[in-house]
Amino acid sequence: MRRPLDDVRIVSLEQYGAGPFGSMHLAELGAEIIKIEDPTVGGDVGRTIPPYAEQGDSLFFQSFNRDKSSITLDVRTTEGREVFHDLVRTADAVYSNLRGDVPAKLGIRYEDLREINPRIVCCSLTGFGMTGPRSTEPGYDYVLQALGGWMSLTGEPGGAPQKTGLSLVDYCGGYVAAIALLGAIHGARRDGVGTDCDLSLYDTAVSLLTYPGTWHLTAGYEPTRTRRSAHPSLVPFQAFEAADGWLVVGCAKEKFWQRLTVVLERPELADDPRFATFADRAEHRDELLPLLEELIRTRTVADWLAPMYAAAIPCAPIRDVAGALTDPHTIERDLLAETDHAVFGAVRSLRSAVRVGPPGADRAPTRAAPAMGADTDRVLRELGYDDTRITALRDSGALGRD
Ligand SMILES: CC(C)(COP(=O)(O)OP(=O)(O)OC[C@H]1O[C@@H](n2cnc3c(N)ncnc32)[C@H](O)[C@@H]1OP(=O)(O)O)[C@@H](O)C(=O)NCCC(=O)NCCSC(=O)C(=O)O
Repeated sequence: MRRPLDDVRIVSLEQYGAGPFGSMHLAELGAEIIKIEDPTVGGDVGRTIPPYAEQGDSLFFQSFNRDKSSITLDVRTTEGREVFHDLVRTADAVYSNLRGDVPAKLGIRYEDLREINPRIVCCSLTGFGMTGPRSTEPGYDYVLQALGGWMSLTGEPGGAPQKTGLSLVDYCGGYVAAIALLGAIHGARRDGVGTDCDLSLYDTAVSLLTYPGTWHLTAGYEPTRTRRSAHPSLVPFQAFEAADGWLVVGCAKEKFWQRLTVVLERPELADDPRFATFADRAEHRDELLPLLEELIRTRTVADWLAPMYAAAIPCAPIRDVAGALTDPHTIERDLLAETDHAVFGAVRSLRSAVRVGPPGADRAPTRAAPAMGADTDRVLRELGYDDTRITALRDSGALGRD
C-alpha cells in the first residue's frame, strides 16, 4: 500500500512524549523515522516510565513510537558523529526534542549540517526555543501549562490551579513539529535548500491562548477560570449536574438555545428579552444559570440527552476513559491499534487521528514500537557499512556497550 510519505526519511533524537508523538503521525503516513537513542542512558527515557515498564520498554513508550526504527548511537563520540553525518546525507530531516542548548552542543543544527547535506531540514522542538532569556531551561508539559497561563484558566474559580488531564502542550507541540517538518521538507525539495525550524513547547502553549489572548492584547480582557468549565462568553455552554451524573451542553449558535428551551420544556425562555441573544444571556447569566441548573438536576443524564440529541443540540455525557475507549464509534473509526510485542504481548493503543486516503480505505497496518537498537545493524548496512566496520564501531562504544 503506497502512503504519502513513503519517500521521506527523518532521523530523530527524540524522547518522552512530545517529540515522539509528532513523528509518529509522520510514520503513520509512511515516513521512515529512525530514532537515534543515546546508549549511555538506556535510550529514550520513555522506555522507563511506570507503570508497565520492563526490560527496557514500557507501554508509555509503545504509545508514542509505533512504526519507527531504533538505532543506538552516541553522537558525542567521533565515530558516532561520523555515522550521524552519514545518516544526514541520506535523510530529509533531523528532528529532536532536547534541551535548548543541546542541539548546538551536539552539532545537529542546520549550520552544522548544511555542508554535509544542503537540503537537510533541522527541526528542534525544545522547551523554550533557541533564542530568548529562557532558551536553556528544561521544559515539561506541566511547566508550560503553568507558564503559558493555562493553569490559571483551568478548574473551578477559587480552587487549586489545575492542568488539563492530558499533556496537551506536549501533544500540540508534536503536531506543530509534524506540520513544520512537512512544510520545511516540501520547501527543501522544491528549492534544494534546507533550513532550521526552531520550535518550542513555550511557543505552542502561548500561541494556543488564541481568542482570549486577542481579547486581552487588544481590549484588556482578563481571562479567568469559569464555574463548571463554562465558555467565557457564551451562555449556556458548560457542565451541568443531572440527577445521576454530569453532562455538557453548549449553545454556540442561537438556534441551539432556542431548541434547548423546547427540550427543557421552557419555550418561554427563548422569548424572554433577558435571554434573547448571546449578549443578553451573558449579561443575565446569574439569573439564567441557576434556573437551568435546577431544571437539569430534576432528570437523569439519559433523560436529558435523548431529546437533546434528537434536536441536534451539541451535548454529551461526561464519561470516563473506559467509556471513550469502548464506544462503538471508537471501533468504527479505526482508532485502536493492536500490535504484537515480545514483552507485553498484544498491545492495544491509540492510532493517529491524521488520516490521508480515499473514504473508507483501510489504513496501513501498524508496527509495535522498536526495541532499543533493534535496527542498528540494518541501518548501518544500508549506509554501506560492512561487518568489520560495524564491529569496530561497536568496539569503540559509539553504539553502546552490551
Ligand atoms: C526533557 C528535558 C527536560 C530533559 O532534560 P535533560 O536531560 O537535561 O536534557 P536532554 O535530554 O535534552 O539531554 C541530556 C543529555 O543527553 C545528550 N544526548 C541526547 N541524545 C544523545 C545522543 N544520541 N548521543 C549523545 N548524547 C545525547 C545531550 O547532549 C545532553 O547532554 P548534557 O548537555 O551533557 O546534559 C529536555 O530534553 C527538554 O527540555 N526537552 C525539550 C522539551 C520537551 O520535549 N520536553 C519533554 C516533553 S514530554 C513531557 O513533558 C511528557 O511526556 O509529559
